[in-house]
Amino acid sequence: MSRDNTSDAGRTDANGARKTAEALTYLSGFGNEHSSEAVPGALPHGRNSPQRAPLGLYAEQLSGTAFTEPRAHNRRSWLYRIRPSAAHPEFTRTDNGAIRTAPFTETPDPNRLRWNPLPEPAPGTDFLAGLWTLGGNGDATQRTGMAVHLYHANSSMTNRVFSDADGELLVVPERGGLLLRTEFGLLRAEPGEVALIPRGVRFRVELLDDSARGYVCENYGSPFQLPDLGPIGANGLANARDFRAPVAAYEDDAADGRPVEVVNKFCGNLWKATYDHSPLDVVAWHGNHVPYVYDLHRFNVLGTISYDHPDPSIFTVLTSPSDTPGLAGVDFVVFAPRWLVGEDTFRPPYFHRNVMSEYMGLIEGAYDAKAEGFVPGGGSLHNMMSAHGPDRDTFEKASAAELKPQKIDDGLAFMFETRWPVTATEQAAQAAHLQRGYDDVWEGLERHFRN
Ligand SMILES: O=C(O)Cc1cc(O)ccc1O
Ligand SMILES: [Fe+2]
Repeated sequence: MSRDNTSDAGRTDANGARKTAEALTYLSGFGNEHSSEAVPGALPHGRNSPQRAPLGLYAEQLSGTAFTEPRAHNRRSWLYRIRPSAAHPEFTRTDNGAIRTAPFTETPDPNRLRWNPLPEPAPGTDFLAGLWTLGGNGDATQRTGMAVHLYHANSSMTNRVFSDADGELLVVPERGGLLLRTEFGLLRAEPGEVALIPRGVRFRVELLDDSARGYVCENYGSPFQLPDLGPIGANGLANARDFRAPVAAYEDDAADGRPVEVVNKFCGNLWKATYDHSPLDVVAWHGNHVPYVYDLHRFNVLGTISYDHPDPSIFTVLTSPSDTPGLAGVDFVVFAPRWLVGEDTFRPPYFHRNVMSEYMGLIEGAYDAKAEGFVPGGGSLHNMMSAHGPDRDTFEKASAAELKPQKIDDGLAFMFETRWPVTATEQAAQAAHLQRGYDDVWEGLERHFRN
C-alpha cells in the first residue's frame, strides 16, 4: 500500500475518494505567499535552500513566470520533497488521445457553432483519456493563446499523474465531483466550483461520483489573475479570500515502490515516463505558484441598478492579460444567479458582434439568452464578429416582459472570452454532437419597423 499523510488513503474507489475529500482543509487567498508543511519542521525558515533541507528533503523551485518578471506578476514556489523531480528516466511519446494543441491548422469558421454534451466514454476512461479538444488559438510554443477542452470520464486516474508544460488548466466541472491530488496537496472541485492547476504542476484526478463531465480552459499565456476593479473599489467580483489553496499532503511509496506513470504534455504532445516513486511526494512548500479551488457561488455579482445591460466584463472571475493592456488572452467570466432590475431595458444579453471570441458553457440550469438548445455540458462558439444574441423566443419574451425586479436563479453559465479567433478542431467540426441548424434559433425574428 502506498502511504499517505491524509487520514484516509483509500484513493482508488469512489467512496474512499469522497471520504478523503470531505476532510480537506485549505489555505485562503488568491496570489498569497502561502506556506504549508505536512510534517512539523519540514519547511526551512529564513532561507529557501539551506545546505541540507530539513528532514532529509530535497529543495526545488518551480517557476511559473520568468525569474525577472515584475514582482506583482511573479509566480514561483519552493517545494521540499522526498525525491527531486530531476530523478526520473527518459520520457517517450505516448498517444495524444483526443487532445489537440495550438497552433491549430484547420480553417477558422465564422459560423455560430453549438455542441451537445460529449458522448458516453468507453469504460475505464479517466480524466486524461477523457479530455477532448474543441479548439483554440495562439501557439503553445510561444506561450500565447488558449485551448477549450471538454472531458467525460468514468474512472479515476490510478497510478498515473499528469502535468501540463503548455499551460495552466482551469477545470470547470459540470457533472460529478473531482478529487485533485496535486504536488501541493488535495483539492476537491464539485460542479459549481472551478479548480486552477498552474503550469507544470503534477496532479492526479480521482472521481467522487460514478462519472465526471466538464470543461477545461488551457491557458498558454500569462497566468490567470484577478481583474483590476477600477472604480468598483477595493472589493467585489471574485474576492481573493475565497480562493482556496491546498495544504501540503504527500505520498511516500518507499514501502512498495509502486511504479507511477507520469504523463507530461509538452508542445502539444503527450510524453510519459515510469517513475519508481510518486512525484506527489512534497512534504512542505511555500510560494504563490499554487493550485486553487473557487466556488462560483461566492462570486459577488455586480450589475445595473438603473438601466441597460452591462457588458459581461463585469462578470470576469479571472483574466489572463496579453501584452496589450485591457486586451485579455483569455477571460473567464461567470453568469451567476442575480437580480435584474433595469428600467426600460431589454434585460437579456443584447444582439452583438464582438471583436473578442466567445466560447460558452453551461454548468447547470438554463442561460437567459437561450430559451432552448444550450444545455448543461454543451457549449457554443461565437467567433470574432459573428452576430449573435438572444434567440427568437427570448427576444420576444423579453421585449414584452413586465419589468418588475426579477431573480435569475435557475442557471450557472460561463464564458472563455479570448482576443483571438477560436479555430475548431477537425474532431469538433465533424462531431456527431455538433448541432446542425443552430442558425435557426435566430430565424423568424420579425420585421417590426414602422415609418
Ligand atoms: O453572447 C453571450 O451570451 C455572452 C454575452 C453576455 C452578455 O450579457 C453580453 C454580451 C455577451 O457577449
Ligand atoms: Fe456574446
